[in-house]
Amino acid sequence: MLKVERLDAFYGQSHILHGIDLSVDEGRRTTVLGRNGAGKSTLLKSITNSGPKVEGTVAIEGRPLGSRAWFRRAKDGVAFVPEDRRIFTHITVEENIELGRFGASAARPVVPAAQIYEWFPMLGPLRARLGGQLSGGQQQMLAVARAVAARPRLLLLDEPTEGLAPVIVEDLAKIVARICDELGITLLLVEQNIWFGRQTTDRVYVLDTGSVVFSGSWAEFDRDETIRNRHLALA
Ligand SMILES: Nc1ncnc2c1ncn2[C@@H]1O[C@H](COP(=O)(O)OP(=O)(O)OP(=O)(O)O)[C@@H](O)[C@H]1O
Repeated sequence: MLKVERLDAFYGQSHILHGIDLSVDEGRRTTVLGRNGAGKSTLLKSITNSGPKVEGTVAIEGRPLGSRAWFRRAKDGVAFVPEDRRIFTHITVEENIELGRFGASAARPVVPAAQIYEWFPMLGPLRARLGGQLSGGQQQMLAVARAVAARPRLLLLDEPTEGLAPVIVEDLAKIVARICDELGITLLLVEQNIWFGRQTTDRVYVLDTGSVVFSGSWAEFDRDETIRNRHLALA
């Protein structure tokens, strides 16, 4: 479904990603782990063409994505929740979700509002509230709700748990896993929260200073002490 080949990324003269090869099969879910500054966000920005200068190829179902702006990729069934969430602060929760429907098509009709509020029960009572009046956790829920409103085929999540209380992280893990199951979404998640990755995905990549140093199942990850000690600095 998603295939990244020999991807290099640059910010000006800084060479951030080095020859990344990564693939996620249709309907599968993958986490990319890495320490601060490893290049996780740069990877998602490279896939979505929303920042760095990129060399190499990013293809969905064999079709290279080319240089189209990331928000236009919604029409290709690609939804991206960046680290800063990009909630529109001066419109309501309901209107934020409505904007997410932009990427829908005949093949991928919008998800009815009632379904969104069933997945995200905490958003229902807030539907008339302005985006800027939500807590961080509520904003993250809204960002994911908006991203799935057009039934994406590929969902890219950049550190969705950052700054969230543990109870919200648990809720979000259940919700993300459920939506991916029900819609058959292919997920690429970038995280530092290993627990969240385990709950929502079945494969894992580890990035260190812009290179892939591991890829495999979570069971293989657990067996590989070098990866945990040297590349993630976990005890
Ligand atoms: N706009 C930019 N201009 C120049 N360098 C950048 C820019 N954005 C990120 N970098 C650098 O690229 C490297 C990778 O950053 P990136 O944000 O991709 O890491 P990350 O793994 O997502 O880290 P974090 O978990 O802290 O968000 C870092 O050295 C960072 O300083």
